[in-house]
Amino acid sequence: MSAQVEPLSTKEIEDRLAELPGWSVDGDLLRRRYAFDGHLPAAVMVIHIAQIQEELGHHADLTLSYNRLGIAVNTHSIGGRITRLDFGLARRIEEIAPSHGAR
Ligand SMILES: C[C@H](O)[C@H](O)[C@H]1CNC2=NC(N)=NC(=O)C2=N1
Repeated sequence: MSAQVEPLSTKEIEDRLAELPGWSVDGDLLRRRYAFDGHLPAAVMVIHIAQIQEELGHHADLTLSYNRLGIAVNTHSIGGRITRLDFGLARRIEEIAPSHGAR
């Protein structure tokens, strides 16, 4: 069992958001929406994110539309608060986004 992760403070969240343009906090969710040139690149990015999520053991809610992808994540194990695990996943998603033509 890993140690329980702590919710981030408002200040900690603001500092981390400043380094992640395009991401925002909506209640207790860390969110971003991406747009693509078509459906297939968006669907391929879903699979790539799924691989990262399995590697990290941390999973966002992914909403695939035609050429849009919505991402919403928090940490279920502490009752749905934003933690470093959520920002860790967000940073990994940002790293791969350009290679999928996400904007
Ligand atoms: C055992 C496994 O790592 C846990 O159930 C993970 C899986 N993915 C998860 N994803 C998210 N978003 N929050 C969690 O608390 C969480 N817990």
